[in-house]
Amino acid sequence: MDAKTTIETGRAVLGIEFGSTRIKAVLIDQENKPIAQGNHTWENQLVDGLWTYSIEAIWAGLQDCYAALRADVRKQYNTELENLAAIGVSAMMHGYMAFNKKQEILVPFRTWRNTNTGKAAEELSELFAFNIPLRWSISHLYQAILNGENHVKDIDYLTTLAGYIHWQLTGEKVLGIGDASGMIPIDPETKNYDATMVEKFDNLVEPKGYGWKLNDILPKVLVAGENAGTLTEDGAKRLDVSGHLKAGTPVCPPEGDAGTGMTATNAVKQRTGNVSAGTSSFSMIVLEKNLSRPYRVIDVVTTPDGSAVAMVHCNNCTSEINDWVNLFKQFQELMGCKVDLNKLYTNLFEAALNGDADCGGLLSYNYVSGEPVTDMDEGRPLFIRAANDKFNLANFMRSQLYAAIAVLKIGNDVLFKEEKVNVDRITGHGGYFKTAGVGQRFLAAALNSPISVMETAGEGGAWGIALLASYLVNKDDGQSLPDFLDHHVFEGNTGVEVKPTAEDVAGFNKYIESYTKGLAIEKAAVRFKNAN
Ligand SMILES: Nc1ncnc2c1ncn2[C@@H]1O[C@H](COP(=O)(O)OP(=O)(O)O)[C@@H](O)[C@H]1O
Ligand SMILES: O=C(CO)[C@@H](O)[C@@H](O)COP(=O)(O)O
Repeated sequence: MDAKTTIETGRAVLGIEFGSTRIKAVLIDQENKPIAQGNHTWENQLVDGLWTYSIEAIWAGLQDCYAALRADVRKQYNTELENLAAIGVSAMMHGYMAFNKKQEILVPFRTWRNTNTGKAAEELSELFAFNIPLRWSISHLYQAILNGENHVKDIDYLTTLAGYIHWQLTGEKVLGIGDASGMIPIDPETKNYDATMVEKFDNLVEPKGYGWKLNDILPKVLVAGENAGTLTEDGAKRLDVSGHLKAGTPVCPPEGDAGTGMTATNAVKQRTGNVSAGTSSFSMIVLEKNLSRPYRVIDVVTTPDGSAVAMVHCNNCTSEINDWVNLFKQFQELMGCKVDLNKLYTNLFEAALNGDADCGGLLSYNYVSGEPVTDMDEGRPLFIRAANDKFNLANFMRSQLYAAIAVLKIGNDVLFKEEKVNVDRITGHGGYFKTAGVGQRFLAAALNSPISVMETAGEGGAWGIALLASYLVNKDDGQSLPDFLDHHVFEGNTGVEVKPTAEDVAGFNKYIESYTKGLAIEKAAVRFKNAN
């Protein structure tokens, strides 16, 4: 069946992902191949010291992204998008979206990027004997309690960004298990929030006398393929302001971008892994057995079907590269050149390939915000060199690209060297891999492991949630998610693999040695340079 007929007979499936810098929508056909897309660019704001996106920006962004998808459908197929087979919503995970009974947000959305929750995360990690990262929803909630914030008593519902959008589109207060595992830990047996930890938390805050218990305010946990409600009339109008989209479409459990990344790289089975590298970077390896102990640098989350995953998460990845690219753009404008931003990114990324394997001694820290893995509460982006280092564009770009994945390497060394985790295949996706053969080669050097990249590398997440929506309606009876992905989606396609070279590995290790020593310089920068 051609794409136009697929759309006109209501068989297309829609996936929407709220990334940190872009909201992406992708329409797929019955073979799970993308047939149309739309996107919207946005940015987080630092308001009163906390990273946020406003409710207005969330809806304006979603509607603009959907409108761009609709325009693409009209342009490519000269038809209107009215009926869909399934929809899925995914978003950046964690953070804090707390609502009162009137469905009003109580404080601005606190995103995953905030590092103000150190005390809460530390106390909860000890209480639960489980690593609770700063960005998880439970850390945000407990920090608000520790701060004595007045709004806490009024919380009626606490969810993530994906959970919020899903709720507004369907009326259902539910969450996919992967996204839920970034709110509070999941018990792999019950596939629900860990009951012992929930009870410990309720006991901890009992003296405060709030009128709620944790289970009353959290979304219901669902695994991939479970019924999560349908698009309401009101939801359809909020998504498609032109009014063409019809209500009634099943919407799959909303997921986090970790789960959609795993899905889009066929990495939901044990011994498979993937690395997402965009605004933030995070590696995710599906575990064969539990870790021997909790580690502060390893977060345990789940796949969309509930298997345990070890994640190393770094707050900072490409934002600092973007700032430098913007500087080069300004230089081009100054010289009267016409700027093609895509070409500028591609050429600068490719220039890095001509640099020395150790970046000629140059050193960069991309800490736009704090970085928990290396113990930085705040960050100051830095570029450091000695007079005799090999200072040229190739080494400069290479040092920026190494810096973007340096913390990821430090965290993964713990996972592979101390826990001796086994993995057969690691697939990269996200903007860092957009320029073919560059980010991929550097990550292979950093992890000293072959890295695969698929064609969909730049748009993986939106496609991943579209696949989860497709699984909801197109799976065979009783078919598992890994089986559906193997047989209906990937059919043996594992992308293009790049192996690390000995020279690159040695160069990256030398860079990391100097990076680790230089963390004292970064600490001093935080101490002596005001952040405003
Ligand atoms: N040719 C390119 N054009 C635009 N961005 C690029 C390009 N190549 C790499 N990038 C990087 O991709 C990043 C966005 O990656 P993405 O995975 O979409 O991020 P997120 O999901 O966090 O919004 C940008 O910040 C930029 O640094
Ligand atoms: O925190 C997580 C995953 O644990 C992400 O949702 C968060 O880093 C945002 O990811 P992006 O940088 O937008 O891809």
